[in-house]
Amino acid sequence: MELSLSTSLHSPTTSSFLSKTSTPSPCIHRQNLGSFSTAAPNFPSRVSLKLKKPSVFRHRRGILKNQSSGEIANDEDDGFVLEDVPHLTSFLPDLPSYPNPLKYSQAYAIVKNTFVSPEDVVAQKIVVQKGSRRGVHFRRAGPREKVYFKPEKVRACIVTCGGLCPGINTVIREIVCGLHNMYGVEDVLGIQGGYRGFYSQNTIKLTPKLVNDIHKRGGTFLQTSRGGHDTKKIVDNIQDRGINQVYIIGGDGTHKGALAIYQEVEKRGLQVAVVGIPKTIDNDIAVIDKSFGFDTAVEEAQRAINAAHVEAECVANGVGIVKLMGRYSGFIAMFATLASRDVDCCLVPESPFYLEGQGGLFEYVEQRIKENGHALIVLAEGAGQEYAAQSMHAVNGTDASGNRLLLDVGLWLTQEVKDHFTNVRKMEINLKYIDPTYMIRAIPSNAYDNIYCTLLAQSAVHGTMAGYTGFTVGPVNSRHAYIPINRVTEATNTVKLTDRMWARLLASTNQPSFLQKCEISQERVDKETMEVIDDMRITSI
Ligand SMILES: Nc1ncnc2c1ncn2[C@@H]1O[C@H](COP(=O)(O)OP(=O)(O)O)[C@@H](O)[C@H]1O
Ligand SMILES: O=P(O)(O)OC[C@H]1O[C@](O)(COP(=O)(O)O)[C@@H](O)[C@@H]1O
Ligand SMILES: [Mg+2]
Repeated sequence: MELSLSTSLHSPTTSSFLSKTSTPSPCIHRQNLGSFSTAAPNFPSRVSLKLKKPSVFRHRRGILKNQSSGEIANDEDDGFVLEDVPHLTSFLPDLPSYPNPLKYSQAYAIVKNTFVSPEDVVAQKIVVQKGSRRGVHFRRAGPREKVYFKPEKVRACIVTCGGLCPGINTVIREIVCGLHNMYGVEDVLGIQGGYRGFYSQNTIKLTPKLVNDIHKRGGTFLQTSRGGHDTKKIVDNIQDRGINQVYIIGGDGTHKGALAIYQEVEKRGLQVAVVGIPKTIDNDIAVIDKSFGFDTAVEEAQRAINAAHVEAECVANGVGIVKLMGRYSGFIAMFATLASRDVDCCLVPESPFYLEGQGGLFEYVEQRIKENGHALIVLAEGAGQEYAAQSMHAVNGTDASGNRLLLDVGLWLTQEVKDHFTNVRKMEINLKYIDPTYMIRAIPSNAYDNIYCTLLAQSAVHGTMAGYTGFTVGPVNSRHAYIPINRVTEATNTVKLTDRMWARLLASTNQPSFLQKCEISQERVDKETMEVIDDMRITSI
């Protein structure tokens, strides 16, 4: 990835990140370059970056490339890159700041470091080699010494979009309570029914009392929806209602919408902080370690897998098939399989498979029945879609958000297995198909996810109060960070067949790798290799 960078420093602040300043460059094209500036403490008051990949905002210590001369000033070139998030002062430079009320909080009175140092960053890669470049970093999440909102002037709103996921209610609760308890913010509105709720429904006033118990319930207290994202109408409503902090809980689609809202807010020059809290049961959000609710879902999936195992074990030639969620990524199926140890075969969207012939699924299931008396298959809903489409009536539609509608591969596989053993192998099998897909996401979050959701909500609250905007929150190598939204919309997280985790799964189930016939497409290998190379480049620029 080629990267050119220009800096224009208004004030001579001392920055330990950018140790060398360059002459202000005239060629800064804000609107189409995705450039931004930040006035966060200890950073230059204005740093604009021009990138080949437009929407990544990076500060680099060491190499500063002057766009007009092409000259490279090389100083302390240790390859440090900060992928920063926007700050309200980048488009509202005169915004006043105030001392953080946490300073006077009894709860934080004896905390050693109440406030996160502006120089604290979180490394994207923690496995490094001696002498390797420092690589990409994100701002560390947490309370800042100064806030850019007076608590009594804050009017926040919360909206939940996309599919359900355990823990959404905990995030809602903790945003309301965090704003109230830590910052004394009392005006919090609930937008009902997803993005369209901004312009088609009434809001509800959210108080700590109202949300006190909601973390014990599944679903979302605010209701959700797909589709209905109309940036202009949403921002008109934000403006009309006098909202100045927008908390958006949702997945990749929701974050694309959040980015559009942030960009429109900036265009209009509004003092409105926009933050996303990543939600998806599929765990397919890039950069962050894991999405909330995933742990709960994997745990709940055990109940379905155990039931299928018991059913299969207790009859002659028992076969169990369990379908789990996972549209484009098979993390739930993979982790549920690894946790269970009873599963004989796990099928995920990332790994093609085939049924007939040597090395195929039928042969393996028959072998397991003969060896063990039964066989258990777990499959992600997105697995084998193209394969199933060959014999099923294809659904060529999308949902209201534009997500592709899937064929029911669970039903398809059940039928195929039955037909094969009954008609081809003339073998009697006892097959039970369990589809717990919605059951694993419509439950309250477990203890681990509850705590995780609390941290996410508090990180979001601290970030918006500190004036950051256009960002999302999440743990990167276990430390919570502020991540530019585009980082979670540009790529999705998928199971890497070339990673050791997938090898662990294959080793634990002993299933065929299906490599004989459906070799992993060259395209996939190329893509995964490119990702690795890209990572190495980022580390080495
Ligand atoms: N490219 C996009 N631009 C703006 N809004 C989007 C975009 N994609 C999806 N959305 C909106 O985000 C919301 C949730 O998206 P969806 O894909 O259903 O769920 P998720 O956020 O969980 O991926 C919907 O209201 C949808 O209209
Ligand atoms: O039936 P629905 O509500 O569209 O949800 C189904 C989809 O929602 C998910 O659980 C999660 O999707 P999102 O992350 O986009 O919300 C997928 O695994 C699944 O395909
Ligand atoms: Mg999605």
